Amino acid sequence: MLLDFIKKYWYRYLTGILTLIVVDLLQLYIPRFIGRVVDHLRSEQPTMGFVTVMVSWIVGIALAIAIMRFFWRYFIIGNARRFEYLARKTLFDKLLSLSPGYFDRTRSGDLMARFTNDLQAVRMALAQGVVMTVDATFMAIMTVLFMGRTVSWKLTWLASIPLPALALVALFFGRIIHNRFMEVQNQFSAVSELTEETISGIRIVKSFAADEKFWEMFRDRSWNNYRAGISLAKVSSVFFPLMIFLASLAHAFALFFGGPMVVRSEVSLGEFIAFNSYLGMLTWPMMALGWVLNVIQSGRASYKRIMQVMKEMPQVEEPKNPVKIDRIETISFVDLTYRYPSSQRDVLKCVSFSIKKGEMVGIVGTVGSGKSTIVKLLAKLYPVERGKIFINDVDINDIASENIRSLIAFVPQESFLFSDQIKKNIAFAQEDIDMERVIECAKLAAVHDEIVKFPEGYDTVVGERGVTLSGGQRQRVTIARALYENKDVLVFDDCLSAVDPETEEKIIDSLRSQFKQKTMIIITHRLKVLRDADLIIVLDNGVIVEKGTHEELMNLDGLYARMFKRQMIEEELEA
Ligand SMILES: Nc1ncnc2c1ncn2[C@@H]1O[C@H](COP(=O)(O)OP(=O)(O)OP(=O)(O)O)[C@@H](O)[C@H]1O
Repeated sequence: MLLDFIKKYWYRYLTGILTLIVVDLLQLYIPRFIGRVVDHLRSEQPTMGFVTVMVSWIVGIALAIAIMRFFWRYFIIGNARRFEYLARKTLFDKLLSLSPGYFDRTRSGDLMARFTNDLQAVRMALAQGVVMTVDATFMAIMTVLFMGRTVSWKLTWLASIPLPALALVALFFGRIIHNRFMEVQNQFSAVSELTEETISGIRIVKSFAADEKFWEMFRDRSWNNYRAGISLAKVSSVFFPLMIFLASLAHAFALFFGGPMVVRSEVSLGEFIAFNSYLGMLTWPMMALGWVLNVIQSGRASYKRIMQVMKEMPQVEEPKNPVKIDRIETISFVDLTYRYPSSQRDVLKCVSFSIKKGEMVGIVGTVGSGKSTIVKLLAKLYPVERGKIFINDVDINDIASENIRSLIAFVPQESFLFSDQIKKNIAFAQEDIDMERVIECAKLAAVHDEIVKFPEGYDTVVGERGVTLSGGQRQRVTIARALYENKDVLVFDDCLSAVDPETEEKIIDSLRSQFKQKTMIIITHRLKVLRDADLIIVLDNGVIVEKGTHEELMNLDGLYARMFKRQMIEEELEA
């Protein structure tokens, strides 16, 4: 990714670096002109004319430096920002392309860190890292050359004696400061992670009366953050005075050896003043050394972490020559045995059944028996071997995921709403909102009456995770969202659990009568809803133990019949 970027935008870096070098060179002329002014003022007949010319040069150079600084910043820092922008886009694109399996095993906090801290570290390496490297190397060489050639080589070497120590101290402390800085960052992340989780889970924290425990966790993490900050401050407060001391030592050496040279007229006073300015310029690259190495190292480590995500391949491979389907006429599962990539056991065993267009199929069973897995595999959210799932007799591996998902409306168990208006949540991912259709879908999902009671109606903005809506309202809004696009197959994965049984029945019945042509796959724990289903699949521990219509299964008097009777008794007791 970085190489491609540099190949494409190398000329910007080159322009920036060349401008930076010119700025550095120009900077070196200022002490020289000041020195010449001093020498001229000490000459027999100083004239204002000469001083004016020199001052004009100094002002001219300062102006040129100011203008050129803008350009190197624009080209180098701007380029690094451009890389950050492009890399962030590419990374986001990559995340969208990855299968859910990747997100099952990756913490979202970790992914967020790659979007924030890691990208920032790479940008720093590409901006400040590049600037400092060029600046420090070029400045150090050129300053030494200027000091030696324009003043005195002897004085240059003598005054430079403390400089290697300066570089060594900078390297040594640079590493410690970097490590402590990283620790501060980590501790800060721990505090913000806990704060964020506490805020989003505040209802659970309160209902479990866990305030005290969370308060203690927060106090400990905050304390660690404070301790890390203090330990960084301690090392910084030793580092900077030490650097200033060593830099002053170089000036003391210059004075000690240079003073007598001025007295002996080996070096003029003006040259000596210029020499001291150069020395000041030289200490900066030495100090920058430790810092720049760390910036580049962190940038490299972060770049590797970003590339780990970039190299990740979607688990579900897309067919090279996909078969295009426009409608879903039949769906068949043939002897499907399935194990999640991250799991050690089969969650589905020899599952076979077929669905025809317009049928309503219910999937029921014990908890964790594999009901959701069946529909997730149908939506191609996880890879499945060939010859197991067919749509219109075409293996789903030969159909593009996008094609399948454009025909199947899938309502998952967790109802997630975006922090946006209700109407936008329903007409999700659509540019133009068809309000009539939004209302029609909300009516079908039996949530319209409640939406219009909100002060802003369909314009109501739902809070983060839809906190202003009840669980049941959220579920019904997600159903309305699934209906909006008018797809061939509706899959409801236990998505009405927070709605009362009557409303669930009402919704299913009205959908059934409204969309006779639509195929419906309903996973539910409330068996009453499925009394009119064309087929009910009963799963237990990944195996289809029974299948048939409600009457057939009741006559069988097996697991389904037992579950149904129990629910009827429970309902009567509640009534
Ligand atoms: N992404 C996953 N990786 C590994 N194992 C998984 C994954 N998702 C589900 N499982 C496991 O697969 C089994 C079946 O899960 P599934 O969600 O299909 O069951 P379910 O019948 O829908 O359950 P419930 O009624 O509780 O919703 C469970 O044991 C579950 O732990």
